[in-house]
Amino acid sequence: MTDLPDPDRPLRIGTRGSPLALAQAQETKIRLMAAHGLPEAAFVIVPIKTTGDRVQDRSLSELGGKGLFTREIEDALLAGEIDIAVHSMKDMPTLQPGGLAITCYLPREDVRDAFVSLDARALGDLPPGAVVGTSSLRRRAQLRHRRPDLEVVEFRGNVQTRLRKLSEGVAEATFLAMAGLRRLGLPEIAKAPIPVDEMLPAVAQGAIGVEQRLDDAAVGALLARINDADTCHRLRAERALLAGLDGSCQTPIAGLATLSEGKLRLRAEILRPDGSECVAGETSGGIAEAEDLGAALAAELLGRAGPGFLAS
Ligand SMILES: NCc1[nH]cc(CCC(=O)O)c1CC(=O)O
Repeated sequence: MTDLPDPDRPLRIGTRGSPLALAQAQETKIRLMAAHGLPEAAFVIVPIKTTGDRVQDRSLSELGGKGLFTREIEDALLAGEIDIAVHSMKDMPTLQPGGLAITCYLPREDVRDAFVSLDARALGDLPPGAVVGTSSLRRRAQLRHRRPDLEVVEFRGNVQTRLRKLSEGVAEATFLAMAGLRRLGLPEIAKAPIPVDEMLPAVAQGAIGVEQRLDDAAVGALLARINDADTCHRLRAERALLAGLDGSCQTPIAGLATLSEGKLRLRAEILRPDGSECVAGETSGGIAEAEDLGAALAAELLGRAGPGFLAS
């Protein structure tokens, strides 16, 4: 285990304890094993309960948005109780606590949202007035914008809980990230992946990031070998967009960067929470300008939306 920062003990990988989070930690472990020729025993996965996991009876936006699924894990990282932390980048605030940084991204999964229903095959199949469940401000606003006739109800919980709610008739359809379904080995639960032109995904959807202590050079070297550069460039643009707009998770924001032949294309939209208005735009440029693209598109959208748009 000579590649390990401390050859005398396994590398501790912190993660949430949900089935998806554990699958993501497992994927990180397998990539590190392959890149460094290390055995399974060189790693130990440490599940950590976060506020977002503990509190199930209130909406996420009510609880305070971003950071809910990461704070306790970052505390453990700062305290030296774990060596790295694996996160769904969609749930990460744009700024990390002092001393910590995300230095590694795994190759991005499917970025699309999935339409999930027991009967309907696609969003267009839902009759007027149908009830759909989601806890995401973005999906709620996008739905209200495109299908103002639908009724949206609050829907939380893991994949199994949501499927049970569908079978109990709480709602006729719900939405989940394709990435999560694929990583859980359950892609068939999606009736149809929704094209990104119909429902632009959340910033960083489908991306896994690995966080470390900035002063831990040995861990930095270990992670560098599995970093996916394309995902990193796309996330730089998307996270700069989010930072420019308001990373608080209290506002309906969608954004997606794609990368082709060295050129980034960044699309984004902001919506009024009631879906009455949507301001969308896009920009493109080289990977060296990733952060500038995000910041510029954020400023353009805010300018076109006018003061108070996101707050209303
Ligand atoms: N906000 C919860 C969350 N954070 C990341 C994912 C899915 C996996 C991903 O986007 O990487 C999900 C669930 C969902 O939106 O269905």
